[in-house]
Amino acid sequence: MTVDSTSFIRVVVLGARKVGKSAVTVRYLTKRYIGEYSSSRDLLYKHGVFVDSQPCEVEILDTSRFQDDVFPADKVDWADAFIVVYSTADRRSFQVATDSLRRIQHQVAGRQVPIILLGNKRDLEHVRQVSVDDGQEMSLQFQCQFYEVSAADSHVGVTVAFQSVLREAYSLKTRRSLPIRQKLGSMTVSKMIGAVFGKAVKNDKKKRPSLSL
Ligand SMILES: Nc1nc2c(ncn2[C@@H]2O[C@H](COP(=O)(O)OP(=O)(O)OP(=O)(O)O)[C@@H](O)[C@H]2O)c(=O)[nH]1
Repeated sequence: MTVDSTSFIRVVVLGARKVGKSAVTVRYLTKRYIGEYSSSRDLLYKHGVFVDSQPCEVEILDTSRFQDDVFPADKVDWADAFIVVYSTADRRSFQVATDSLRRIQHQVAGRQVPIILLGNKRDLEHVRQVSVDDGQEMSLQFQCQFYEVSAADSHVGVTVAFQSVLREAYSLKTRRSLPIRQKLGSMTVSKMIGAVFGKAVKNDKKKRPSLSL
């Protein structure tokens, strides 16, 4: 598979300890669920995939043993996209995810990066500590996508979430690589839309795609 430079996509998977970062990553890559992972270090996976019919090389960094109070700041500049995982059965992991979203946005300082907030372990409904509304509200606040999944139950939701962040990252990279005239052209179109539908939309918090699978 031959790819150009816009088709390299780097994704960092991060979150509190034991939320299922490895489980969702391996689920996406192999479609399998493996209950226990013994790795105690970050793992980098390389993966060839088609995004919008274009061949892409994807690197996924599964940050392991991420200490709840240590944010992997050195990975932020490396990444084209982020998957911030929490467990729906662990309120504290949601707070860690919120803190991570804040830190990512602070560090990227205006650079547009796709982020997915991923609530894992939704199969543990009887011990749920974070509601769907909590997740959705947080994703609205940080203007990111939101999915609730169970790596244990199904590969479908996990796959949809990964594909979605890859598609957004690919689309952003493609737009950045366009000649300036084409970029200005697209701005003119959005200005026209703004003129037709009114300027009120400017400060609206748009609801991003979200899904429970
Ligand atoms: N019930 C349930 N358990 C899960 C799910 N995903 C992962 N687990 C379990 O949660 C535990 C932690 O999963 P890991 O994938 O190792 O979590 P991690 O975030 O990579 O862990 P560290 O890197 O050590 O922080 C394991 O016992 C998994 O079997 C899920 O969707 N449902």
